[in-house]
Amino acid sequence: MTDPEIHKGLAGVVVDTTTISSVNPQTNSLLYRGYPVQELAAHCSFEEVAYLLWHGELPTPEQLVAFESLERSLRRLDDRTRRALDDIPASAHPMDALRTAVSQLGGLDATLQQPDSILDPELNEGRALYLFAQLPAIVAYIQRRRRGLDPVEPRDDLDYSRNFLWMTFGEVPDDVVVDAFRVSLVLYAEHSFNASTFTARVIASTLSDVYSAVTGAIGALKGPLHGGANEAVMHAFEEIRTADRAEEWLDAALAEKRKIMGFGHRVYKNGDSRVPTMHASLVVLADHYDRRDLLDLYDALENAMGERKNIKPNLDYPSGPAYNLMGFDTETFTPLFAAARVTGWTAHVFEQYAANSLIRPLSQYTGPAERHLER
Ligand SMILES: CC(=O)SCCNC(=O)CCNC(=O)[C@H](O)C(C)(C)COP(=O)(O)OP(=O)(O)OC[C@H]1O[C@@H](n2cnc3c(N)ncnc32)[C@H](O)[C@@H]1OP(=O)(O)O
Ligand SMILES: O=C([O-])CC(=O)C(=O)O
Repeated sequence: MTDPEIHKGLAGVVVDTTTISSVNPQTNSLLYRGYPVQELAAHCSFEEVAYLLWHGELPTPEQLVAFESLERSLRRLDDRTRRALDDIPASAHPMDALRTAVSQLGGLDATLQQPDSILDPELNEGRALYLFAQLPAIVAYIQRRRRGLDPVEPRDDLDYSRNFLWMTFGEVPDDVVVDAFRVSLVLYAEHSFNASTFTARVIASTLSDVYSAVTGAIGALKGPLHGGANEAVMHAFEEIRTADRAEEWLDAALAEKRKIMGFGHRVYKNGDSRVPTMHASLVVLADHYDRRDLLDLYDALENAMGERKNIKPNLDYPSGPAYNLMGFDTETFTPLFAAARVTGWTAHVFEQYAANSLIRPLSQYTGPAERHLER
């Protein structure tokens, strides 16, 4: 018998079709429902992008007004969610707190108690919108609690991005900051069958519910080989400190066989299509906050990594320092990614439900040959 071909990490394996996004490393493009992500980042609100991912088309002006007003009505945290978050030590990682809160939202959704409601498309659209509206409030609550600050109530006169920043910082920053934040959310929203989205699809494929799928996806996103890298980039910058130390730091890290966070990608091997757009926002922020030193460090590490390994940055590389300049705690960077990606995760859960096949691959057994108990 010939050994089966093993696709470790499922690298290069096409497991299903999707109509949600297309990642093309040859043309270095990323399309959401056919639209280049750069165009969406330049012209669309995050609410429009969420609508597009869920519905396949951008909203009409009337549809957008209705969608925005529904989202604004769902922003307030339930006291039970606050209590669940308060029960977790403030020193716990924000991704752990976020995962717990989302799991609890599932338990609080009484409609899930009817087993035939789990796959109901209309109810699921409402659940996805609820998660979309709640995640900013949860993330803001976590960051403020870490800082010993009282929560800030949402404002329904503000769009999604402004309200997110308002709830986190208690003020709405300048438009250039809001815009950089919005751009990051649009760029993070969706990326085909990445590890966290695939996790969500695996969970959905068992016909489990949308909250379970999102809870699992948050767990997958936390790891530093995936979403946890935006936080890890900032930790590396803190270790390096100044641009002139970047080469020495990198050589030592590579000698220790460390992975350099924010570099490399499973699909893009010649650069991540989103990096130029996020880098442009980072430059605007660095000018705004007069932090040229951070850009110098960014460039120095990127150049050194290019020279030593010819490995290019991924989206987490510019996003990490951008979130730092906006004032977020480093540990909340990955929860920001989750708040954006919940749009893509839920779009994929719906696609999985609509044409489901249980996801269950095979493995080749390499353990001991059959043996028997000696008793
Ligand atoms: C938004 C996102 O989630 S994007 C991904 C965010 N993650 C990171 O930034 C973490 C750092 N990057 C990595 O660990 C990897 O590039 C991954 C996991 C993202 C992709 O990995 P894979 O496609 O599996 O490639 P793989 O890890 O096999 O790398 C191929 C080679 O490049 C090297 N390499 C790839 N990325 C890096 C890196 N960031 N630092 C150092 N070496 C790297 C590997 O060591 C390997 O070298 P080898 O062939 O000598 O063993
Ligand atoms: O696609 C991937 O493997 C990682 C990811 O989520 C992204 O790059 O946004």
